[in-house]
Amino acid sequence: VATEQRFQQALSSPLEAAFYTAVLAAEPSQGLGLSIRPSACDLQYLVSSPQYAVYLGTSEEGTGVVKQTKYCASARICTGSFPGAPSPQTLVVASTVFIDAEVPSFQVAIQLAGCAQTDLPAPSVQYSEPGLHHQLQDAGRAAEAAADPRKAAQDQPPEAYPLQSPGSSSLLESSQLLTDINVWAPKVTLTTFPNGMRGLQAQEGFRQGENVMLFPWTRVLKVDNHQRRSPLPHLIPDAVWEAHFWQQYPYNAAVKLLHELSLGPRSRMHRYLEMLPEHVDMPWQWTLEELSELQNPTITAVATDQLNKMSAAWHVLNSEQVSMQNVTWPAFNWACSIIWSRSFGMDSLEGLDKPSHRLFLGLVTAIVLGGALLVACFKSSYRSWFRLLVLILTLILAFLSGAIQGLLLESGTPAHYIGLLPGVDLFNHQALLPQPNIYMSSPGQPGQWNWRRPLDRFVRITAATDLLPGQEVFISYGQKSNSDLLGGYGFLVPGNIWDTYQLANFPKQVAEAAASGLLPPVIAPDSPLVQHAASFGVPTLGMLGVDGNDVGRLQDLILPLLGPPRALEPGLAPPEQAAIAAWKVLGYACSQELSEKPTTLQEDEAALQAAATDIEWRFRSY
Ligand SMILES: C[S@@+](CC[C@H](N)C(=O)[O-])C[C@H]1O[C@@H](n2cnc3c(N)ncnc32)[C@H](O)[C@@H]1O
Repeated sequence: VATEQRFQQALSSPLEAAFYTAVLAAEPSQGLGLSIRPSACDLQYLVSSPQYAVYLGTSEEGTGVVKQTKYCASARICTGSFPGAPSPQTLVVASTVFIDAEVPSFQVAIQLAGCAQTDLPAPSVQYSEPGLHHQLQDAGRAAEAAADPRKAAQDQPPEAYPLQSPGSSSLLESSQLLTDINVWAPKVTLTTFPNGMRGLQAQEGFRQGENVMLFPWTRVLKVDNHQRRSPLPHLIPDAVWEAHFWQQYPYNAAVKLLHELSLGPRSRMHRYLEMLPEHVDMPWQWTLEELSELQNPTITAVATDQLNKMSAAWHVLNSEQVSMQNVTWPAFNWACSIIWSRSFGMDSLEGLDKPSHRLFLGLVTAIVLGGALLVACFKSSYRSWFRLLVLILTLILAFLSGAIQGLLLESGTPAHYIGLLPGVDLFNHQALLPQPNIYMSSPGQPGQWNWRRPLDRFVRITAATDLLPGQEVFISYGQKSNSDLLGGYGFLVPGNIWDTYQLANFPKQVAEAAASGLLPPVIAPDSPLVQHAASFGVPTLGMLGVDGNDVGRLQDLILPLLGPPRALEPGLAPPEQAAIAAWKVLGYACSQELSEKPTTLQEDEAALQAAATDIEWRFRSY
């Protein structure tokens, strides 16, 4: 309300020229374009978006290039001016942050002052190009940093949340490290392999089923997704945690990591924190140009979304409600990329979930207690001090039994954690073989951890096959495509057997194929395949071929659409005809997808060769 009032006051001050107030419908992760076309004028602007920061920019007619940008932090009214422009330009407004789907709109009022032209047309609101939005954000941030020296100073690693942990550069590998961080793994060491990648190496052979590593789960740095209350209430109040961080991966765990880092040598994880990589090459840190070189809209969309959400979380961390000072943008970036690239999701059952376990423990407690009491009361031949001792012991046991009962009451409460498992996060990902050479805590699936408190004290990593001395020991991060690996961990694996590509434009491609008469002749040209394609979902192609379910579904779709019997190839049953047609439709979609790419594979490879030294650092991986 306060912001609203200030805003109204500002707007009611005498103005020389027209001003416009627009209530803009905000789409999650979208930029907004305000089509006002002032020519040769100064723009003054006032922006009120109580929750969200916005950037304003001008884009020159026709070029789509953002020229001037100004940043306006959330909950503030900003003023400034854009220099006069020789030609008409579009004013672009972009929200810098992810706008929650629950927020239908936010207010942006723009006052145009000093314009030569007073009868400016009413603004029409349209969504700007996502690319423009990205550009605007980049330029806005740069302008923001340049305009505000305090901001530039803030970008230096502050004392409270140091970016570079002491000693990290000298600690690339160490045979001692796993012992130092309290992980039991006597037969593996941290090594940098000839390909430049740091990982775990077997020093001795392993037999199938042998334990490779035992991780004491008390050493985990975790956040419980079921817990709405703040894990750091003195820094982040419960209400703020619940509204902005609860279940918000990776920001919730990133905050815990930054806090742990701020403890310095007092942290029980100090040695581990020292060896974390200083940089993880996550795509949301790339420029728009770099992203577009990938020619992969999925990655661009993921990177944009991640950046927007991170920006929103960072704004909250720097708001007055939070007492974690000096969380700079680089520090928060770093913490998020560490969580993204190294954390695990873990399911745990607190207490004992099986009734038989509970019954067994209950019986043991009853027998021990009952036996002790019997001895104390009926063996009158014992001396009184002995009887007293037995009674005290019985009371202690009763107390322990209460604790056990407490645990039993907790039984079966599921918890889902995300967290860092120091040491376990040193295993690299195996994506060239269908099976990793080790398993994580059985019976968990690769990438999935299940354990049961208090029965399992350790997370176990066991050899799935015999391992030879000298071999790198991998786990599997899951059956992830290169897009998923790049978006989620900042690396990809050439030859990844789980790699897939999504034909996101499938309906459009089928429609184009139909319009140009390219559909297989067995499908009638006027068949409703095009309409059906729109509801089909996104077909996936992969290193292992086309997703069998997609082909099956496409085949089922095509079967009733087949043309008259004479169009069918003789000797083939309709289901076979439908199967052939399904493959042909997919073939058309694939070739059209490729033809829409701005460069060929050969050109991409040539560009890669040419840039070899410039991008060499990207291949050095921690
Ligand atoms: C959980 S950590 C693994 C340990 C890491 N190599 C280290 O030394 O700290 C995940 C990071 O390791 C690297 N990585 C893991 N598996 C990889 C692979 N198969 N190829 C390339 N880099 C990989 C990536 O940088 C990824 O972000």
